[in-house]
Amino acid sequence: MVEAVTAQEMQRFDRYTMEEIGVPALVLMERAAMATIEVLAAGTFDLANVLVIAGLGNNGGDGVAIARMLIQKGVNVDLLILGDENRATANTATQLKIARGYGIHTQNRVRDFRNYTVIVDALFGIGLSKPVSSKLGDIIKRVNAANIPVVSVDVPSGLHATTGEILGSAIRATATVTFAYPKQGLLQNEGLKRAGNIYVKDIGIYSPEELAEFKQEESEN
Ligand SMILES: NC(=O)C1=CN([C@@H]2O[C@H](COP(=O)(O)OP(=O)(O)OC[C@H]3O[C@@H](n4cnc5c(N)ncnc54)[C@H](O)[C@@H]3O)[C@@H](O)[C@H]2O)[C@H](O)CC1
Ligand SMILES: [K+]
Repeated sequence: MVEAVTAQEMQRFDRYTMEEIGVPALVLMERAAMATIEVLAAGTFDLANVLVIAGLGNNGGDGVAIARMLIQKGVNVDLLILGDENRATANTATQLKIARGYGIHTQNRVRDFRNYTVIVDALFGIGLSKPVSSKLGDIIKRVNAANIPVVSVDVPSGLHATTGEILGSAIRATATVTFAYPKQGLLQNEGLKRAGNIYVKDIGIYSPEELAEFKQEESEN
């Protein structure tokens, strides 16, 4: 099993991949979305009626890309955006622009989460740093109470990606699709009970150590 990383380590690897190697963040988002869809479409989940819950950070951007790609595959998807879009990160704003450019509609509320066959949780990822607001906490509680299978993107929302502690309220996931490396928060404390089945997906982000090994092997070829 690959070494689990902290949120800070993951953010450092993300930055190195984007700034030193030159992979644009949007490309990483597209790869994250495709990796999540691989798990969603592998047969365990019923995709008859999908809800994607997207926040305003880059985790939400992953969710918007997932919704767009599923819709373009003919899947029935509702895309719920939580929060004031003016506060969205640049990448998530771009994902929303792209989705709308393809004619995809978004919504800001859901009457009953039990109407769906699977819920994709892209509210918060490794950037969650403070307790979620009571409004978002209530929505997380309603999602958990609906007892619908939930696939969390990178980290179950509300869970601290390093400590595995609950920051106010946290999603109980059926499965978590986490990128590059397992996050320490998925393997300890509440993370153990809330991450569900963990799928670690390669999206082209590697630690400096792994990169050094790869370069070493390349130089020997
Ligand atoms: N960075 C990359 O190269 C990639 C990131 N991916 C995905 O992005 C998330 C990490 O995104 P980030 O923007 O850092 O934050 P999050 O989306 O995890 O959410 C936090 C977000 O919300 C703000 N925030 C923090 N605490 C709260 C709170 N309690 N209430 C409201 N808002 C809060 C914070 O400022 C952030 O903006 C990572 O998990 C991946 O899913 C790509 O997938 C891959 C490349
Ligand atoms: K999430």
